[in-house]
Formats: sequence, C-alpha cells, structure tokens
Amino acid sequence: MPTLSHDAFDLHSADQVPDSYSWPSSFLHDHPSPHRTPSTPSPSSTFQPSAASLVGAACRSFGVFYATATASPPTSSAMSKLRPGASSPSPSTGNSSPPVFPASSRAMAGLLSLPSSPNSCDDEMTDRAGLMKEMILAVDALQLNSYPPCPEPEKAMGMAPHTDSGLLTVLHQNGGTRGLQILRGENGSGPARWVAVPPLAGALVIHVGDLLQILSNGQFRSVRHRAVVNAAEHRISVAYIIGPPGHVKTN
Ligand SMILES: O=C(O)CCC(=O)C(=O)O
Ligand SMILES: [Fe+2]
Repeated sequence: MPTLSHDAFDLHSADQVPDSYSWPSSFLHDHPSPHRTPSTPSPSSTFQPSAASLVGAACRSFGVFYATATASPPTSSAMSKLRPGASSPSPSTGNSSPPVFPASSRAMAGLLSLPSSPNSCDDEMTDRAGLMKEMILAVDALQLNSYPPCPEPEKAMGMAPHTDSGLLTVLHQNGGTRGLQILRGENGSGPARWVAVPPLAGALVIHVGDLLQILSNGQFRSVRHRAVVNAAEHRISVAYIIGPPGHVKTN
C-alpha cells in the first residue's frame, strides 16, 4: 500500500512560497484581493423570452455564463453590485463579468441546438446537435479543487491558465471567495486582461469546453481561465465536466 511522503510540502504551515512553486510575475498581474461577494441574484419580474439566444451570444462573446436556479435572471441592480461595470445580463465585449441566465431547459436546449445562420447547413447542424446530446448522456466527471490560503499569493497560482477539454463544465464556487478569472481579449477584441468571475450566490458558472468550440465551428469560445489564490481564505470549487466517452474521436 502506498504511503504518504513526510517530505511533502505542507501547505498549511508554510509562511512563504518556495522558489520551485513561484510563478513568473508576468503570469500573475491583475491579482485580486480576496473578498466575499455580497450580492444574491434577485429574480426579475420580467421573463427573458430570448434566453436561448442570449446564452448563445454569451457563449460566443465570453465562453462562459452564470446559470441561476431562479425563474429569471437577476435584476441589473443585483448585477451592478457584483462588480463595477457589470450592470446588464446582456453579453458585452467590455471588462464586465459574464452574464447571468436562468438555467431553464429552453436556454440549455438553445445552446445544444447550436447557433444557426442563413449560411449554415441545417442537416449538419442537426447531426451535430444530436451527437452532442448523445455525448452529454454518455460521460461526466466530478473534479474537486481545493486552494488553501497561500502566504504569498502574488507569487503562486492555484490553477494554471487552461481551457476545459470537454463539452461543458458546470462549476460551483463554494462560499464567497473569489479566485476564478477568465482571459478577455485573447481573440484580438481588445487588450488581453484577466477578468474575475466571482461567486454569485445561487448561481453556477457554465464554461464552454474545447469540444463545444470545435462542434460549433469556433462560434462558441472555449475561454482560457485560471484560479488564483489568496492569503486569507481556503477556497473550494467543484467542476462537473460533461464530455464524450474516451473512444469518441473528434475531427
Ligand atoms: O477553481 C476554479 O474556479 C477553476 C476550476 C477549473 O477551471 C477546472 O476545474 O477546470
Ligand atoms: Fe477549468
């Protein structure tokens, strides 16, 4: 039976980050200070009839959006409390946080039907939507991520920048501690910058994965993201990864 090494680095008692764990400062710009997210999405009285198209637009612009269990998106005043500039659930190209949508079956069905355009080949799109539904029924995995407080967060990285390889990732950020950031502007839409995706009470974060980017002919973005650490709070996130079985080949 394998035994744990007593030489392993003890994250809980360390008072500094060893050089071997340090990241170059160029990776760590824009480091947020930890703070708890005060806002709770409050239901809006107006139903968004075009939730599916808004979700599609969010997947094209951000590659990520919030899904709430409420019947409708939060009001713009709840969004504006999230962070300055995040005043609307509509996708935008600015620095704002990803938009928030109700996780209605209509919105998710819209996402899985893929965006349509006058030039798109209906048969092919229908085939692809069918394939994705098959895949979604096929495989999923749960990944637990634990980020203990770090004595020198400006030197360390919780999870390195990456894109998710599956179709969709559904992320739960435990508690109110920030850490998740997405890279905006990577596709030339502006200067590249890391934008916080803070936990929003009652909402899950949905990421487009590499496979959905491929299956949508690049219309949906598998956005690069990372998790930063902080000195004060232990952060936990749970990623529910939806993807195809190992034998599926994508081309
Ligand atoms: O902890 C986070 O917020 C990010 C987790 C993540 O990106 C992942 O599990 O793929
Ligand atoms: Fe990820």
